[in-house]
Amino acid sequence: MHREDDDDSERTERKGVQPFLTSTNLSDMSRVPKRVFAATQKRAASFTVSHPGIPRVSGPRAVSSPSHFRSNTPVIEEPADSGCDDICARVEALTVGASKAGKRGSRVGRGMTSDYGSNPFFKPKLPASLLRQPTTTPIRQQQVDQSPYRPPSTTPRRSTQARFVNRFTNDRCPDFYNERMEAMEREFRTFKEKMETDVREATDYKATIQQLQSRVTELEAIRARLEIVNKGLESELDDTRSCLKSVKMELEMIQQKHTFEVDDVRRRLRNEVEDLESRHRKDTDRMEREKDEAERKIRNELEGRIDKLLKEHNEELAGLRKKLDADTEVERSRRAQEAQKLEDEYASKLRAAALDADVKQREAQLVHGELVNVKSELDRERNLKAGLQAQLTEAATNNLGLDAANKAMKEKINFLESDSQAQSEAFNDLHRRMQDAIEAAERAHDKLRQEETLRRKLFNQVQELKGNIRVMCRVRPTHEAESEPAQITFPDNDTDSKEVSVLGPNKQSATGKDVTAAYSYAFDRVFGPVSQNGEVFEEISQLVQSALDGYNVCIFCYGQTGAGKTYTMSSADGMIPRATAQIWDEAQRLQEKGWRYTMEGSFIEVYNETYNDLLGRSEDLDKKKVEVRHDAAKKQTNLENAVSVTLDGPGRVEEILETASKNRTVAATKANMRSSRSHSVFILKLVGTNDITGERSEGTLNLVDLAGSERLEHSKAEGARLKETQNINKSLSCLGDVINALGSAKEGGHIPYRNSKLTYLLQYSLGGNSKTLMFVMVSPLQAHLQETITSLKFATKVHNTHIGTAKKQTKSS
Ligand SMILES: Nc1ncnc2c1ncn2[C@@H]1O[C@H](COP(=O)(O)OP(=O)(O)OP(=O)(O)O)[C@@H](O)[C@H]1O
Repeated sequence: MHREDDDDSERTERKGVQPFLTSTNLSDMSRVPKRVFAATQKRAASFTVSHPGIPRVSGPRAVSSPSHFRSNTPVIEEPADSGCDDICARVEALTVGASKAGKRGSRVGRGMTSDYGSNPFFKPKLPASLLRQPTTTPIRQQQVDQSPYRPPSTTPRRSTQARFVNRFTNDRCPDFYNERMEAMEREFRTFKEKMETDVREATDYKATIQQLQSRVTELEAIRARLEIVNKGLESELDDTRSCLKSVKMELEMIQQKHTFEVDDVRRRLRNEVEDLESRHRKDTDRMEREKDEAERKIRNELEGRIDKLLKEHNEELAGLRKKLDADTEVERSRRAQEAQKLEDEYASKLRAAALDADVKQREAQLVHGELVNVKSELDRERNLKAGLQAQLTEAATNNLGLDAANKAMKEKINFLESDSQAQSEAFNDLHRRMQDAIEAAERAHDKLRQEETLRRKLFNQVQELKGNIRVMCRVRPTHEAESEPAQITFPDNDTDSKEVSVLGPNKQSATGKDVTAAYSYAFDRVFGPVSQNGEVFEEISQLVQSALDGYNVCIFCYGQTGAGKTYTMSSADGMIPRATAQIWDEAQRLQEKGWRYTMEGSFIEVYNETYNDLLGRSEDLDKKKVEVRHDAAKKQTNLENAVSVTLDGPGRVEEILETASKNRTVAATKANMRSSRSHSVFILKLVGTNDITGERSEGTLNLVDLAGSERLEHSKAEGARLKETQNINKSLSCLGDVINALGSAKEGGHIPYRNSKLTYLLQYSLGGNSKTLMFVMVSPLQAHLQETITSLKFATKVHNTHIGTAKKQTKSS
């Protein structure tokens, strides 16, 4: 900048000189003979200093001149003037300053930044005093006025004497130079006016410069202040930075410490929960045993007592019966004696009557009439005998009735008189004890109910501590027809197996050696080839239980085709039948605790990004559109145009699986290996209500058999198969994305459920309010090694995801 300014000023200086030269019109002068031009220049040099009041110019002086101008006239030495140099300098400075000012002024005028404005260190070369006093005008006036070339001579010396070429010679100027000098005078006047204008401009410019300088000074002061402030801020910034660094280090230390502590607390809590669980289990068992024992005792006691009472009663009854029989016998003999007596009486009467008849027969003739009377008397007596016999029969009947009444009376008397008090006391005691037993049983039930609630809570706490997404691995056995198994080992097989190690494919190292890397993967549980479905189910049974407790549960089977997904999920003893059987049994058990459950099952297939109903009619497959609707308020998924079967017995699930399998087989004829190329989702909705506590729970169990996970380049698919594979890859990668987003998203963050039909269907069963378990199925064959490693890597990624705490969907009605 400065250099530019310097150059500029230099140039300006040169230019400042230029107007003078231009005004002397060198081009014109070039037309003048050289000799004449030199003389004119000298003349020009001399006229500026010829006025007595103006000091002489002390510039270089020409000493040469053409000799033919020399005359004999004596040379008059013009007086040397000491102020001349000064004046010259002033004029030169004015010229330079004016031209600069003109230039700068014009720049400023055109809206450009002046040099003074931009450069606070700029010092105008022109002295201020010079710029302030425009003294040049009178001087020049005088110069012009006092010019020796003016015709009327005011100075007798000049008017009378011929002009000299210079002061060192006596050469006189010829007269014909006057015209030329006048022209120069005119040019000089023009130049002078220009100079005056320039000087005025320079004055204005100086005022502007002063303003700008003061502004520059102010700005300098501000800049200095700002620099101080800036330095202060920088030092503060440094302090803050160092402070921040130390805080960060402290924070990291605290975080580390906190992580350790949290792990400790978690471990401790887990141990405590496990202790509590086992203690609770023992307590429950003990209480059950005690309850059974108490019930058995009470039952035995009551039975003994009842047996004893019955025995006593039977004995009493036998005594009474014996007594009654004896009494009846006595009464019968008495009655018989009475009847005999009556008969005897009658017989004696009859004999007396016959004697009388004999007497009377003899007297018959005598008393014939008397005989008729006797006959009538006999008839009467016969009637009397019939009457007496009827009376006897009636007496016997009465006797029987009396016997029964007697027996009843005796029983009553016996009951009332003999044991009535003791019996009623025994009954009262029995009743009281029974009431006590019922109350104890009620209390035991209440306690059991509370224990059940506590168990559910503790179990779900354990589940939460274990994390809401769990991953287990299962390696299927090698079939007889298969050869070349891969080298898969289970390092911690003797304990709870949680690790699987796979020997990778052979690779060549940089040095050309054959290298085989071993890959190890850890999961929540690893099942080897010898494991059975029952063993696998044991691990997930508690998760299945959660669905009854009101959670949404999702269990996936992931892996390449033929790795054992369907065997694990839908075979006769697979997870689906076992889970439904457990839910059924548990729902029955919970009935005594007041719970009533309704269970509805659906089976949906996701094939080529469309939903199919596996429980519908096989001819509707790929034709009837199943729609999935979400109720965002209730966080529920509803299926339209899909059959839902009420599970009203444990055998129902077999029917469901059979129908689904039949439909898949029918579909398989349309597109080969349909089951491997589609996802199947068994959905069991469980709604429970508790009449005692007023609780209500809604849970869903989703058991998902995913399509084969082999990659596109491996399947070498084309056409429809290519489309299938693309859809499978898309939906599986969307599932990974959703799990990943659930693991990393903050609450309310976006989860891409809508990116595939599978994740859309499972929207409310994947995520914060649900529990997820993924089985990664592994083929044991060397040929599938690459796919095995890919599957295990995917599963590890899922295993490393932590999804937020699940919430139970329980309502109090
Ligand atoms: N744990 C196991 N024990 C015994 N046999 C098994 C086991 N796992 C799988 N198999 C057998 O391996 C074969 C392939 O299993 P499966 O059909 O379940 O595989 P998949 O992964 O479901 O394949 P796809 O994707 O085609 O449905 C079947 O014959 C099955 O009976």
